[in-house]
Amino acid sequence: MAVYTDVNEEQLSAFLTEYDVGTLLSYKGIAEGVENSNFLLRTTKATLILTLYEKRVNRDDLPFFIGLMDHLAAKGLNCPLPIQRRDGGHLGELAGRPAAMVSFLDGSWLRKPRAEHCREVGRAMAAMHVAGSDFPIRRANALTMPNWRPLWQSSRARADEVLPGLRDEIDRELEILEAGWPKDLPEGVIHADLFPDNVFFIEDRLSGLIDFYFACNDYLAYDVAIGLNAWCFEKDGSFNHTKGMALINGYTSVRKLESAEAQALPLLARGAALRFFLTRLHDWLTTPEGAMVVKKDPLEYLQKLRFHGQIVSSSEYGHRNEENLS
Ligand SMILES: Nc1ncnc2c1ncn2[C@@H]1O[C@H](COP(=O)(O)OP(=O)(O)OP(=O)(O)O)[C@@H](O)[C@H]1O
Ligand SMILES: N[C@@H](CCO)C(=O)O
Repeated sequence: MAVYTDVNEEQLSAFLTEYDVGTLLSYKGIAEGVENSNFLLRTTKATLILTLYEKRVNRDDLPFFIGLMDHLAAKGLNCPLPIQRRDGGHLGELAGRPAAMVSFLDGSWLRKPRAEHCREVGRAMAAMHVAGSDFPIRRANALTMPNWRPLWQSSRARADEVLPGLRDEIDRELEILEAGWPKDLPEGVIHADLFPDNVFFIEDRLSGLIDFYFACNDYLAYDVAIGLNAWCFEKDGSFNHTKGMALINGYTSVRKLESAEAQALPLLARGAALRFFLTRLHDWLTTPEGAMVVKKDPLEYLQKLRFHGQIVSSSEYGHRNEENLS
C-alpha cells in the first residue's frame, strides 16, 4: 500500500482550513500506487484526493504537474482538477511533505482490459497530446534514454541475484538502445505512465486519466510505445496484436503518426520496456522487506524487452501504413 507518510486528523483539519472545501468528515489511506502517499477525503462539501509527494517527485516539478492537470481539465480532458487554496496557489505542506488536493474522478481501473478499451486509451492519449500542445511549462523526461545508464549502475552489481546472466543482457540492451535511440521525432507533453491503473472506466466508457506525476516533454510516439507495453500484453507474456492494433488505431483516429514515428516504434517500445524494467529492478533491490508497498516484478518487463528486440516493423504491433490501406 502506498502510504509512506501518515497524517492525523488534527493535521488534516488544519490543512483543510487553507482551502474552501468545508470541514473533514472522514479520510483513509489509499492502498494503491507505488510513488506517493494518497488519501481519500470526504468533507462537508466534496470528495477529494490528497497527495503527499514522496521521494521520486522533485518539488520543482510540482508546478508543471499541477499546472498541466489544470490546463488539460480546462481543455475538456477528463483528469483530476487541482483544488485552489484560499491564497490562490495549489500547493501546500502537510506532515513535512509538499501536498496538494485534486478532485475525485468517478470510475475504476480495469483488471482485464479488452481491445475496445485499448482503443479508448489510444484515443484519450492522443487527445491529451493535442490538448497539451500549448501548455507553456516544460519538463524534461527524467527517465528517458540518457537516464537509463545511471539507473542501471545502481542495480547492475546485484542484477544476477534476480536472474543469472541479467547483467550481461542489460549491458547489451543498453548499448543497442543508446546507439539507435531516434532523433528528431515530434515532441510534446506525454503522460509517460499511462498504465491500466491510471485510466478509469465506467463500464466500458473511459471516464478519466489520473497520475500525471511522470508527465514530461518527450517524443509523442514514446507514449504510444509505453501504452503498447502497458496494455497490449497478456498475463502469459504474449503480445496481443488485436489490442496493439486497437490502441494504435484509437490513437491515429485523433492524431496521425508520421512515418518516422511509426518506423521508430519498435525501438521506442524496447526503450520503454527497459525504462520500466530498470525502475522496477531498482525498487525490487532497494525496497525493504515488509514495507507497505506492493513491489512490481521487473522480470515481466524483461520478457517484454526481449519481445521488442525481435520486432522489425511497426506493422507487427498492428500499425497500418496509409499506403497499405485500401
Ligand atoms: N483523482 C482521483 N480520483 C479518484 N481516485 C484517485 C484519484 N487519484 C488517485 N486515485 C486513487 O489513488 C490510487 C493511487 O493514485 P496514483 O496512481 O496517482 O498513485 P501513485 O502512487 O502515483 O501510483 P503509480 O505511480 O504507481 O500509479 C489510484 O489507483 C486511485 O485508486
Ligand atoms: N507504472 C509503473 C509504476 C509507476 O512508475 C510500473 O508498472 O512499473
